[in-house]
Amino acid sequence: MLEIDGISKRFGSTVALDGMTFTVRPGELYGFVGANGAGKTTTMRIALGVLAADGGEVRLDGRPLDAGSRRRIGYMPEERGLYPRMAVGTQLRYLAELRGRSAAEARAAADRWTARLGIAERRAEDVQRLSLGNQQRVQLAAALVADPDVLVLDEPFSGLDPMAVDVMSEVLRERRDAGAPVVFSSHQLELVERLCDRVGIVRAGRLVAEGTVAELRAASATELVVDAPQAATGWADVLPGVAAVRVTDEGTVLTLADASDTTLGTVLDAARRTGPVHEFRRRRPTLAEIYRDAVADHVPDLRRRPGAAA
Ligand SMILES: Nc1ncnc2c1ncn2[C@@H]1O[C@H](COP(=O)(O)OP(=O)(O)OP(=O)(O)O)[C@@H](O)[C@H]1O
Repeated sequence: MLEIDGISKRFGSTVALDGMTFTVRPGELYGFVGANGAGKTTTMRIALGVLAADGGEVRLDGRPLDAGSRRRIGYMPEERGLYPRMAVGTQLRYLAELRGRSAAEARAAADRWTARLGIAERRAEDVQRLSLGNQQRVQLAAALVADPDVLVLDEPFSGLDPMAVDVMSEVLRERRDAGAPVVFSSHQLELVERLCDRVGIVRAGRLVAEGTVAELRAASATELVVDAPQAATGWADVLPGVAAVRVTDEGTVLTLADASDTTLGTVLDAARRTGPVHEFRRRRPTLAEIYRDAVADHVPDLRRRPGAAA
């Protein structure tokens, strides 16, 4: 289990982390999402000891991280850290040996991971000659080659083609299924939604929402989609229990102040009074929508203005 507990970090007057706290459990794939500059990379670098925190603690299996336990973590840094002029296979063997593997183990692991990640035929090539996506596969192989207990990956999916996304997803799931805590940052929220067991949303150096996607959905306001083709504009604007109304491609979307049976009944009755009702359903917000709500500052949200088009 990897615990990030109350980490703070400043760079001059910039507060990069402000009490960052979350836990990645064994056998859990944890998605770490947030705007540019929110503090994801800084958190990961501190977790790996590349950077010192001003306060707080990182623990692995209940014990503060030290040089020894850091070797149990496979890390994929955002600024990819490979030696450009070293051959892929040599580099992977070197990294495995650096982490205590024998020459034979290192060779076997380098061969296994390059094959698994579809870069076996590149083993003899210098890293700098590979395409960016293939360099990224080597970077993942570098994180995995010493068979780490934990994986910490900074934007592992950025720049990958769809096939490589599939391979990367499969490998992360495998490690999760083998019981490893796996955390990765990403701006690809659909991917995070599909892949992750839990998601942490970070804003300005702290976690502002966390949970499974289902939990995050349950915590967000209930929305209803109503398609009542004969309804006049504004038909739902003043209904009790309705906080906001917007018109989208899906129909009229109502954000409810409460999702009680009374409110649902009131809305349905009002819709029926306008004529036929072709659709009446709850709308599940996507992770991208939950994310936007969580990171939105306290500025007026135009999407939520009654009658505003989406
Ligand atoms: N070495 C540094 N010197 C000064 N400021 C830094 C340094 N590293 C990070 N910061 C600042 O700390 C804050 C957090 O940056 P960080 O790179 O952790 O964000 P991030 O969430 O990873 O962003 P992105 O999604 O763009 O990768 C930002 O304001 C950034 O400018």
